[in-house]
Amino acid sequence: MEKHHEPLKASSDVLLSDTFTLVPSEGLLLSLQLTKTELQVHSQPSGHHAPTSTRLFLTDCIGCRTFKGKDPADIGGYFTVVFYPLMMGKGSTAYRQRVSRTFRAGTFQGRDQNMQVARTWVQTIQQLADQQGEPYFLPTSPHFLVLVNPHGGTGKALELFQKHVIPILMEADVHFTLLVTERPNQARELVRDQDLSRWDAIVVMSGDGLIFEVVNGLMERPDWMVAIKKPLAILPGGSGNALAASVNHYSGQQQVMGTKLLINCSFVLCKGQPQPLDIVSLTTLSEKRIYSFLSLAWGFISDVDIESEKYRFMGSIRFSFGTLVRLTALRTYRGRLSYVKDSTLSKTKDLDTITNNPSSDNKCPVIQTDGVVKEELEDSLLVPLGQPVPSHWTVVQEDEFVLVLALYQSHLGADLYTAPMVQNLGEGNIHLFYATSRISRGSLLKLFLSMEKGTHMDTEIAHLVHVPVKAFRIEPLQNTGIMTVDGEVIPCEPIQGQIHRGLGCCISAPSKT
Ligand SMILES: Nc1ncnc2c1ncn2[C@@H]1O[C@H](COP(=O)(O)OP(=O)(O)OP(=O)(O)O)[C@@H](O)[C@H]1O
Repeated sequence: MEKHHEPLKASSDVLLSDTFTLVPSEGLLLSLQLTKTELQVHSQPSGHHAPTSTRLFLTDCIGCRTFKGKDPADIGGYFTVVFYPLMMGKGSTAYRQRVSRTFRAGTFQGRDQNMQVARTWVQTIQQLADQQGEPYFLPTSPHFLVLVNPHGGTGKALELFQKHVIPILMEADVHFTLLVTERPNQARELVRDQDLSRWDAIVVMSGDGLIFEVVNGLMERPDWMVAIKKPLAILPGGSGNALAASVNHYSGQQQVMGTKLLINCSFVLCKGQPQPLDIVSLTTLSEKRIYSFLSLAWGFISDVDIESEKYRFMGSIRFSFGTLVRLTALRTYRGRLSYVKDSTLSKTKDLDTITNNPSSDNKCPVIQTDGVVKEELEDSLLVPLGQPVPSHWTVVQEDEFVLVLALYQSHLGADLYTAPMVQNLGEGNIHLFYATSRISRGSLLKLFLSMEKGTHMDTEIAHLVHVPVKAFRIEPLQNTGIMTVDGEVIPCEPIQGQIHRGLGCCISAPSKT
């Protein structure tokens, strides 16, 4: 929203123009002008007040509606328009804040005519607001399945959903079915077993753990190839909220936390579009298949994530606190790390064909125990974990690692801007970070302090390596340490993974690249 004193737009740009009164007000007269991109509100001079002009951009508009006055004698036609523009808050950070304006049309003597004026404005604004950006793939009044983990974060997810999200969904004319999870794996079983065609998108309000359940539940379905394309959406309701922070970032919004992040993400849910989401297919030595949308961590980062669970009451600060605690007693882990980089070709197929074309031939038939043939996602860059990695892979020999992190989105937490090079959900890269025991405590502290703003990538940190890869393998040489996938603990054993570019789908702002 901008206030200015510029001259009115050229009349050829103006689609609708009329005079209204502002509600509630003492009959303040306004001249409204609607162009393809904005609603201009011009107040007329009154008393000592000079005329002002306000511009409300339709890209920020999530809904509008008409209504009649409560008094039957009131001949006015009313309409309300709701915007969520990015506005400066304290500390010079911009975040989305609600701006609602109600106008009364009263030029005609009859209520029907004034209501007709209000309806014309609402229909035109709605149409123009919907048209902003790319064509939208969801219906006009979509129906979402909303999964809320009441124990997520500090245990306030349901309360926050009711207080902040429901009003936005109602203003945007979004319908939803709410399911409050009662136990772990309930969401996973639901999306695995239910008919998903009833919902246009699956919205998860929790941390990253619940969306991990949903991704894996979708991939367990016999029709996973179709199911994994169901648009997902994330609302921050946990303590980590890495995917929510990444979506917020890709949508051109500044890094914020708490309710501000929730409102930003609720806006993206209503105005964003389904975008391709990278999925990394992981296989463990025990042949367990895990699908990951965010990260695999071993060593320092997963230690902090899991060991700081006991400080959960602190909210997201628990990670910073846990980092300081772990720095005082640094651990190292013996293991071997192998990877294949961007430019390397697979033995059998051109790498770009595999990773850049999600619909390419990346599925293979697997006969299940019941004899049914089910096609599984094929990891064409990987050989079985029992065999050595292909000769063209790079191997970091059995070193003492302090941390290994494979990250595919920009954020590892709401204030951990760990991979600033990532610009959207579906770039097709695994960003592999590792540090060996040669890294000093001072360097590690510097790394975590500068990660909030993403400046750790600006200067070289000795013994911290970053390499974008398409596939990797981690072989712990002792069964020690914590390993996490998307923040969830898995047994610490040899594991390998390959990225599948844009296999999934998540609501975000359209990609910039
Ligand atoms: N009603 C429930 N009761 C207990 N656990 C649940 C319930 N619903 C979901 N879970 C489980 O809680 C775990 C943690 O959820 P999630 O990661 O979404 O929240 P969080 O831990 O607060 O967030 P973050 O991962 O960002 O710290 C998940 O593994 C999920 O399976």
